[in-house]
Amino acid sequence: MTSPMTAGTSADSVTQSADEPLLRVRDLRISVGDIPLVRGVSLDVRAGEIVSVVGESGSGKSLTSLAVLGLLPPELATNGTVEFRGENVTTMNSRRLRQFRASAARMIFQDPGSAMNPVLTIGFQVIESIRAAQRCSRAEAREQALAMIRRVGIAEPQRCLSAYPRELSGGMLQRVVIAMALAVDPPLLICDEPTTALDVTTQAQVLDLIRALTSDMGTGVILTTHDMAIAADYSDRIVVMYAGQVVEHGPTRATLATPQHPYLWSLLNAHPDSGEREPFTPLTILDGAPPRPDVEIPGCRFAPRCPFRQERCSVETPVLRPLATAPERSAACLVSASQEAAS
Ligand SMILES: Nc1ncnc2c1ncn2[C@@H]1O[C@H](COP(=O)(O)OP(=O)(O)OP(=O)(O)O)[C@@H](O)[C@H]1O
Repeated sequence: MTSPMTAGTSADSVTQSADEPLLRVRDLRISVGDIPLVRGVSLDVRAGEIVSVVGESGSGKSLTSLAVLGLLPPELATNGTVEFRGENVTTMNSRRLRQFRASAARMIFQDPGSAMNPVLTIGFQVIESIRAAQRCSRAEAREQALAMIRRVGIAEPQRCLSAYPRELSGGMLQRVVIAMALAVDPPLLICDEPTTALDVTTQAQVLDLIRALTSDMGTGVILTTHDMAIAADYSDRIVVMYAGQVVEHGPTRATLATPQHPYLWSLLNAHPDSGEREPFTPLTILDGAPPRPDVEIPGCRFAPRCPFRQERCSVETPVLRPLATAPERSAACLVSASQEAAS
């Protein structure tokens, strides 16, 4: 049900039906030489929803995000499709990619400082970012910048525009980065660990802000995090990655209430007091470590760490399958699939 593209049509202007995904990633594979780093990721993002992508460090979250924006470093090879409103991002030419990143798909990184040029004022950078996406005068772009800076809760927007990045705290700077990303009303926002560099109170404020603004604007959001509490509190759907693969995905609440994949189960059960713990505890709790990308493991890649593994888990490779009882959810586990079939 891909929306057809007509020659020369900007993908940004292609109309879609409401339930059609804005972003459709299918069987995305990323490798360096013959080492697979991302092993066949598929995910959808619809307008107005927040999709969290969770997994331990090295699971492939950032590479997946970068591939969506056509920002992978040249040494990495990509296979599979990344479609934004029906247009394949992996085959866009560099001019179209620049336009796509300026107006349609914006990204917020972990460290807000790295997103800003230290020697240029915030005003200059926000205004230029708006003008890269839209035809408008500097005065119009400045008005838009002021309105957006005000909208992200900065009390003195004029003063903020005249300031240099170093004059702002990390939390304020992340608000500026959010303003810069959302000023052009992009359909898609990718937030890669957007609050990891911030203190806990500021984390919650920034995440609340992202949720409120994107919900108002109908933006589709990918939120990568290694923090289950953030995924639980802020996403509509969750995609769980392990060692370069999606092992489970579905609506967040139902998926976390009855996890099917032992990896997700282990993450959730490693914090039996999770209701009372401090929010935003990183995932550093499973015994052992994920396999290195260059290590091939027969069968299921999680089997060596799995508390429920059976003999066949080291022989057969599980594939991501919809649950019989909840087809909007999927998991890649031989044991849970056979338990579901038997019940
Ligand atoms: N340019 C590269 N060349 C070789 N390997 C790479 C390159 N970039 C990433 N990798 C490897 O690919 C794997 C996935 O990396 P990625 O950064 O996507 O993980 P991640 O889940 O985002 O981790 P983190 O939470 O630490 O950011 C890791 O093993 C990483 O070392």
